[in-house]
Amino acid sequence: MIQLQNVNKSFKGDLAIQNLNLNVNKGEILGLLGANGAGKSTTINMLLGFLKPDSGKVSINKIDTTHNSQETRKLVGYIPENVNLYPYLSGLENLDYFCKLAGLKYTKSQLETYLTTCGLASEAHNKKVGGYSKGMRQKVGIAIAYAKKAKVYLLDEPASGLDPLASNELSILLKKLASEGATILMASHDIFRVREVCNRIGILKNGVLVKELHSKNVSANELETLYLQFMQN
Ligand SMILES: Nc1ncnc2c1ncn2[C@@H]1O[C@H](COP(=O)(O)OP(=O)(O)OP(=O)(O)O)[C@@H](O)[C@H]1O
Repeated sequence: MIQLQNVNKSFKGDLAIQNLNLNVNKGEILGLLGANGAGKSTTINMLLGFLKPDSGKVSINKIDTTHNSQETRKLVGYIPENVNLYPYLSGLENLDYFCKLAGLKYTKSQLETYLTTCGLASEAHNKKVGGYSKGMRQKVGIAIAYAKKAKVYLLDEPASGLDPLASNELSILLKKLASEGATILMASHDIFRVREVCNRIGILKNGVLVKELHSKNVSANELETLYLQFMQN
């Protein structure tokens, strides 16, 4: 579903991504680990069609994101670290607004079901988003993607700044989406959360994918040791 083939990207002559090959299949969650500046956001921005690769191919559902970004964006739900919502509108009103922008009209009860499915407690549905926690805003962000029937979820540092309970709820939600057939790529610094939620893990260093592994084949301690080794060498 997500495919990067021999992708290179540089900024003013500095290579940010080097010969990156990556696949994420339907129902899979891939975690991209890497230090600051490793190229995680650049990868996501190419998948969103906001950045064009210098060479190679980036595609979603076999559609090139460089030349058909409007088409591929319809398949994608993008959840940035801080989900931007209208603070003076409630969670329900935000969801309604973003769905309408996408040409989707749902009944109040359908909207409530989307929010509840994405873990937002019903008492919060009609409260203004300005008073929401980061985790609650994230749930609304995911509900927007879910209501838009996103096939692919791209998450940039989703667990950063969440308390353990909110982070655990996020893991459960992502696993549920994947079990329903969503394809998920999440960029993160959180080794333990990535191992817990993702099927596969890729380690990026200076734009190079230095390691790819299956979570089930590595313990949390082994992953940490491996990650630190790569970062130090
Ligand atoms: N718009 C840009 N203009 C110039 N350089 C950029 C731009 N975007 C990214 N870079 C550079 O590309 C490299 C990869 O950055 P990127 O933001 O993808 O890393 P990251 O892994 O997401 O880091 P972080 O964990 O800090 O978010 C870095 O060297 C960064 O300075």
